[in-house]
Amino acid sequence: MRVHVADHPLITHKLSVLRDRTTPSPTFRALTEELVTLLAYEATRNVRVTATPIDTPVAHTMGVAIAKPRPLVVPILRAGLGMLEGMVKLVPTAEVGFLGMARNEETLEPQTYAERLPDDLSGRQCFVLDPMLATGGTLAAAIEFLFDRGAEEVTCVCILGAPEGLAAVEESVGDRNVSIVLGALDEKLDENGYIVPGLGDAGDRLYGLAE
Ligand SMILES: O=P(O)(O)OC[C@H]1O[C@H](OP(=O)(O)OP(=O)(O)O)[C@H](O)[C@@H]1O
Ligand SMILES: O=c1cc[nH]c(=O)[nH]1
Ligand SMILES: [Mg+2]
Repeated sequence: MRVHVADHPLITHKLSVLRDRTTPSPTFRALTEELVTLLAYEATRNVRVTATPIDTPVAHTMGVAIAKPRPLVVPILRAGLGMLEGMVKLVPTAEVGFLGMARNEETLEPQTYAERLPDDLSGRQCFVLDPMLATGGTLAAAIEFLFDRGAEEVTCVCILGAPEGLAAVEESVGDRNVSIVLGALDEKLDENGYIVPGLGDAGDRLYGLAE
């Protein structure tokens, strides 16, 4: 499994505002979208393209176009939805599928409550969006789901990760073709499975259920 942790002052700056408990939902949503666009630049580095002829006003030349089958972007509801616009801005021709997953706050086990994905993902490059990689249970289950449907390659874009979760995902995916792009790798998980220092509950902060 390949892991890329962003190292850019603009990303760190935006993350600092996102972490701040006083940042209100509208700002949190806007920053999430901006951060995803910056992370998506790295996540799509190996997106498949095909050569295509083009005529500029001056000459005939060769360019590239996103290859078929089109990439599939999969936000994990609810918090991953806050990352969708930022991602499709960069890859507007991508197809979008949805996975609804919620972590049981007692057991920390993920439960899948919704799924709207193509039945056959053979040969597809998939991009999973979820802001938080905590215990890794949710992301590991989502990756498993996509490979079971035939996906060829899965790249996950997360805003924050914990070392424990990253190790769990790595063990779960084995030698399959998986990449993780993170805005930052935080210190640890607390006793409730929250990322430390983290940013709290991403879904609540995006959608206004925080205090
Ligand atoms: O790595 P894990 O320990 O599995 O935790 C991470 C998951 O928890 C959060 O979602 P949550 O279950 O809170 O659902 P929500 O997006 O509806 O808030 C987050 O968006 C991840 O999906
Ligand atoms: O820190 C965490 C862990 C799981 N889910 C969140 O939203 N935040
Ligand atoms: Mg949540």
